[in-house]
Amino acid sequence: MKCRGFEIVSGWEARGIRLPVRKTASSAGYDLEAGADVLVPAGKMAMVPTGIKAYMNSDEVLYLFVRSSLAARHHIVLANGTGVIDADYYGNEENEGHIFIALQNGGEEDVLVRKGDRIAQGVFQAYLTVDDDRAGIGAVRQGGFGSTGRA
Ligand SMILES: O=c1ccn([C@H]2C[C@H](O)[C@@H](COP(=O)(O)OP(=O)(O)OP(=O)(O)O)O2)c(=O)[nH]1
Ligand SMILES: [Mg+2]
Repeated sequence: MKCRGFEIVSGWEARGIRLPVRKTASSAGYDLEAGADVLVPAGKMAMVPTGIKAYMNSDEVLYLFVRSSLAARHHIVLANGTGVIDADYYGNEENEGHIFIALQNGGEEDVLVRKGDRIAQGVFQAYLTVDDDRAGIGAVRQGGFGSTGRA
């Protein structure tokens, strides 16, 4: 039975995208690579496509964290602090569940992220819900990045 994993987004198969892997036996994070070259200008933010989507059980979430080495060397952090990849983002109508990594360059020099650079790590976790939670009834995720509205 399939529980959780990574797949390549449609249309990205021929681009040499590598599926995320853990680098040692007890590393928590699956390292995610940049799917394309992206310039992150000094003091600015850029969205880096990964060409990857993640499926998981509906009571699980994939958290994205920056790799500390990137932060230490290049003053790069995630613009959203921690990325939250919802289980129902996978297969959404808008972009199929394509994971983007929002990088913020806090340094004074532009940073060129190259395709294949390991820029973030994803950690799967189970999450809890409150009593009488009714979110399962009705709403279907259409996309990401504000798809459920502003307020
Ligand atoms: O770093 C990130 C953060 C989010 N996402 C995708 C997956 C996630 O499931 C979706 C929504 O993210 P989030 O819930 O953090 O943003 P939101 O502003 O609440 O958007 P929405 O209303 O779509 O939930 O966007 C990414 O690809 N990368
Ligand atoms: Mg959300």
